[in-house]
Parts: sequence; structure tokens; C-alpha cells
Amino acid sequence: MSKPALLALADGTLFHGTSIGADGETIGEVVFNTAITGYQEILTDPSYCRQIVTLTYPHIGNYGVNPEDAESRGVFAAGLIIRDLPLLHSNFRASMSLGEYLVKHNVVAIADIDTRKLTRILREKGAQPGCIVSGDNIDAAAAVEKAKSFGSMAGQDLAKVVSAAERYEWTTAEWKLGVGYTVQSNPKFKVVAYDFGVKHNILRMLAERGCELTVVPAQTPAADVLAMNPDGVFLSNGPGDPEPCDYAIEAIQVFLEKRIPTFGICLGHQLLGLAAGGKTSKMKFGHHGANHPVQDLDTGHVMITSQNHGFQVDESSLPGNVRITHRSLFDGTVQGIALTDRPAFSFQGHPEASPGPHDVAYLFDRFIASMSKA
Ligand SMILES: NC(=O)CC[C@H](N)C(=O)O
Repeated sequence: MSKPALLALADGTLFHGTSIGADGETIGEVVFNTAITGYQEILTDPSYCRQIVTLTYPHIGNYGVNPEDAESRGVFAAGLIIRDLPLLHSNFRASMSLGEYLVKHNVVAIADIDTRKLTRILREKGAQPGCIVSGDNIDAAAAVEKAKSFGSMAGQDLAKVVSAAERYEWTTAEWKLGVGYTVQSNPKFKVVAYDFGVKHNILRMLAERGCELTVVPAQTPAADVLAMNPDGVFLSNGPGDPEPCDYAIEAIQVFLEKRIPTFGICLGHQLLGLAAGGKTSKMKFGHHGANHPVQDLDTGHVMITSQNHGFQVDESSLPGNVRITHRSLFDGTVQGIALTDRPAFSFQGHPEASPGPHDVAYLFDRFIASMSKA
């Protein structure tokens, strides 16, 4: 027997549907993602902490979930909203259905609502807080109040909330979980990766290119990293607003001063922009999908990219020694920067894909090349 569920937005809009996950309630910022596959990678991306994701593609769950596609240690999205969950899933890798996975990870989720209408609201008014309630005895007015109580994502420092508590080495045991990835037996570069909510495929792609990886908690001081004498520092993706992460900004400024090759992705890109003296701001509804065209301004090439961000580096705030290397062809926003006087660069989208196209994977090779030169 299916149970009812309700999605209430902070503006008072109500969507009545069916529960496809855990009983209970959840609040978060509601964002839409246009990827047509990759729901398991999206749910397990720590950058979605305190965000409820609605997928615009109508059929979600068709291929189930499996033990290899998780991008982190668990589900981080605060909830899931979809149009239609198929009755049956089918894939040779599947170990359970999406519904079973949501229940196992205690994720409140709703299906059978008009996700096109919801997406139009989010596009017109911007991402806004919402509350999903599932089970019997749903109180709609209370759900709207709970949605309003979420406030804003602006000002929330979540990198330190999701980060690993302890330093760890990225070992072969974890690499094996990646399908089709080769293990480098003689790593060539020692890289320290800051875990602000790191996705596993980033670590796999660095390891595959010959990096020996030590993953450190978000608040690790620069001195501790320098004591490890790394060839390069990687700044990961992560949830929340980059601006309050003063601990990370201060550490990055030390790496810049010491001219250590540095590469940042998404939150890491925004933190590099802040460390270089720029500013960041919240976007109206952000970029979340696997089909965003981005231009490499050095080559003119246009790539189709994976995206998941709600904040951006403000172009007009950047000092003279920061060059814009990539730009979104959807809205012209900054997608990549490089310092002209330091071996440091970053990308706003997701070169590691998972999910999404691999067009920007060459940036991992650029990081390797910057360490070879240093
Ligand atoms: N994927 C990410 O690293 C997201 C960065 C940041 N939390 C944003 O929303 O813009």
C-alpha cells in the first residue's frame, strides 16, 4: 500500500504525492537537476547536504542502485522529489531498487507530483526552502511553516559538517570500487586533498593519474599540510556557502604564497577565488545538471559539463592576477579561473562527472602537468 506524501514550499505552494522513501519529514533548499541518469551519484554527492533535489527527467529509478556508484559514504541529499518511480527496475549491476535504498538510508522522498510545475516555480522565483512530509496525518500548514524555518543557504558553512573527521589515505581497497579504473602501482605525486565533501570519482581520477592521496579534514591548518611536503594540493567540492569557510581560505592563501600547485573543483574553485581576493555570491537557482555547455576560453572549445552549484565567483571582484579560463554558455558566469603568477587554477563544474559527460577530464591532466613543472 503506498503512503501519501506532501511537498510544501516556503511560498505556500503544496504538491500532494506518494511517499517512495522513509516515513517522516525533511527540510532543505529545493533545487532542480536536469540530469537524466545518475540519481545514485546525485543522492550521495555531499555537496547536496541540506538540499532537496527534484529531478526534471520524469522516470527515475529504472536501473535501481548498486554498490559501486555511491560518490561518498552515504546519502547526503536532504530529500528526493520525482515524477515517476517505475514498478520494476532492471540492470545487471543493481543490488536493490531506488525505493529500498531511500528507506535503507532514511531519506524522505516524494513521487507522483508535477515536477515541471515545480521546476517552473524554482526558475521563476529562485531556489527556495521546502519541506517533504510522508506517512499518515500530514499537516500542510505546519509543513509550510517548517519550510520557512529553513532560512537560506547563504551564510551556512557546511564543508566542515560533511568533511571526514580524520585524515586518511586513499587506498587500493577504495579504488577497486571504481568500475574500470586502473591502479597505479608507482605513484608519482604526493597530493593532499582537502575533503570539504569530496566525491570519490575525483580521488579515483587523481589516483589513476599517479597521485598518492592523503585526504585531510576541512579544517586542517596549512602548516600540517606543508609538514607532509606535498607536490600539490587539491581543494574538493562541498556543500553550503564558501564565504564563511575562513579556515580554508586562510590555508589556501598559504599554499598560494608558497607556490604549491593547487587545483580546486566547485566549492574548491569558489574558495580559491576568495583566497585570491575575489568575492562569491548566491545565484538565483544555480546550475545542476549534466548538459551544461561551457567554453574553454584558451582553445575556444565548447564542452558539455556536469554541474552542481548554487554560488558563483563574481567576475568583477577578481583582482588583476586572476584570469578567467572558462565561461558558462548558458548565462555567461565564470566557470574557471587561473592565477597568472601562481600554479593554481580551478573549475566551477565537475570534471569528474559522476554523473555526466567526461569532456573536462583534461583538467586533471593539467594539474598533473603543473606538479611536473614545479
Ligand atoms: N558542488 C559543489 O561543490 C557546490 C559548491 C557550493 N556549495 C555551491 O552550491 O555553489
